[in-house]
Amino acid sequence: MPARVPRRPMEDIDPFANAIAPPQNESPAEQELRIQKERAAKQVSDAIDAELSREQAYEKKRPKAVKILLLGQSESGKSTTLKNFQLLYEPKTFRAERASWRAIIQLNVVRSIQIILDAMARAQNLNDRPPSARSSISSHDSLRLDAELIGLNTRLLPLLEVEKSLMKRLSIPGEWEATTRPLTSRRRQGEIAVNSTVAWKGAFTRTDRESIDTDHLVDWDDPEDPGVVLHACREDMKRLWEHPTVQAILEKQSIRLQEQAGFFLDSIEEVTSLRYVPTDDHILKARLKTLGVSEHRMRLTDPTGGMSRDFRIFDVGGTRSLRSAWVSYFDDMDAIIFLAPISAFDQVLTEDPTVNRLADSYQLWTTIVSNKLLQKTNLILFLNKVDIMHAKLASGIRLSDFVDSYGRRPNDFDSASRYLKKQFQSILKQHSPRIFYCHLTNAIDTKSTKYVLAGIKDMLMRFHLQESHLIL
Ligand SMILES: Nc1nc2c(ncn2[C@@H]2O[C@H](COP(=O)(O)OP(=O)(O)OP(=O)(O)O)[C@@H](O)[C@H]2O)c(=O)[nH]1
Ligand SMILES: [Mg+2]
Repeated sequence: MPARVPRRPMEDIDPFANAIAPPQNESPAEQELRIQKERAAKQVSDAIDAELSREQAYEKKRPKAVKILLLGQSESGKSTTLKNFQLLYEPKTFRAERASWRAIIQLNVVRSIQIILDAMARAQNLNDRPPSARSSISSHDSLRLDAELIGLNTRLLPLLEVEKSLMKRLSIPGEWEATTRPLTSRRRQGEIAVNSTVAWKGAFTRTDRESIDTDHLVDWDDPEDPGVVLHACREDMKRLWEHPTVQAILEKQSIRLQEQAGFFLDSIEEVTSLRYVPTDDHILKARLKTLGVSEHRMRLTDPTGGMSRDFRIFDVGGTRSLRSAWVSYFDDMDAIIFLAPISAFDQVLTEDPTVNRLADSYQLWTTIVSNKLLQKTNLILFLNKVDIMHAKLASGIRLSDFVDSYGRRPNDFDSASRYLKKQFQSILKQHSPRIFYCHLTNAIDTKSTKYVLAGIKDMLMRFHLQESHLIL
């Protein structure tokens, strides 16, 4: 007779069976209770399954998302326009990200101070040259730094550490080495930039609180909070920025800090106050250059019947080296919002100082309107930064000095903006029969931008519904 192989208990074979097996020595009453509970749990599970299949069927029937691509040269205002969309249609998410924007604003402040210190270093280097060498240099920059300025420079050195630690925390790549050599340090002048794949917004967002009450967004007990050092340096930063010699040095070196992206030195008290949390306006003014492409999804409501529609908005980097990536997004877009910063008529591209920024916008617009892949895509032009344009023309900077064809027309905003609008319109006309949709915009002004974006949303929903034959 063959030896009996002893049966292994179930739990030895399948540990999961052990976990769900009924308890040994269960009484009939306990058994009844267990069966009731299992029945109730199955009902819940079946209801969830049914809901999931209903949602899947609904998703299949849902109209396709409306896709918008934001295009334009670097610093034209693409990411700022995206922020406006988020503020309007996803305000909770937008506001929950305040802590991360606070860090970007702190970096923007440090960068402005750095630009000043570098300008001072240049002025100092020129002064240190022997008189024979100095005479060969134009009258440029021969301004003396007094003891106060040299002292300020030394006292502001801790800001370099602040910058390093912020960049590390936000996972922003860089070779920012702190130096202890005041005024002579050669530092990288690059802008802070972030690749859209880096989850930088998570770096400062608190996950331990459900409330999005502004006061809870920042970890005030964080011993490494850069706000503490910035607060300690605030008087020195203010004194540096307001110092007449600094103003003269900046003017001599043609550095117009006020017009640069991410300028906060005129609100230094506010942004360096302890427990500072950025306002919506400050978030819109914050500058973080985009690398790569980021996609943002939001659900918007249709004006005709409260029906909602998904929108997918794509934000790209506008620097020349990044533009080759745009074309892979041309397929299948419902609209392109093209941003041309008209105030940049007297500026050149950072990446190629031989190219005027307005000329670059004309050229880019020409490429877009004549692209075969985009023949069916609606094009909406934003002539952006009208606030800076107003201020520039009012300060006496003449459009005709940079745009020959402007001739002897008046140097006021109405005339200049009408002229530039016509130029863009005629480029479109030459290449395409499409309707010219154009808005004069100030993307850091939430109120006016809100109306422009709401109009665009309504228009695109209408087009989309017509295409789906849902309205006539
Ligand atoms: N004054 C003023 N500033 C603006 C306006 N639009 C954008 N800015 C500022 O200009 C800077 C650059 O704007 P971004 O939106 O980052 O530019 P971008 O087109 O995304 O640039 P890249 O990411 O480099 O391609 C930011 O600091 C904005 O706050 C505007 O209409 N007026
Ligand atoms: Mg951007």
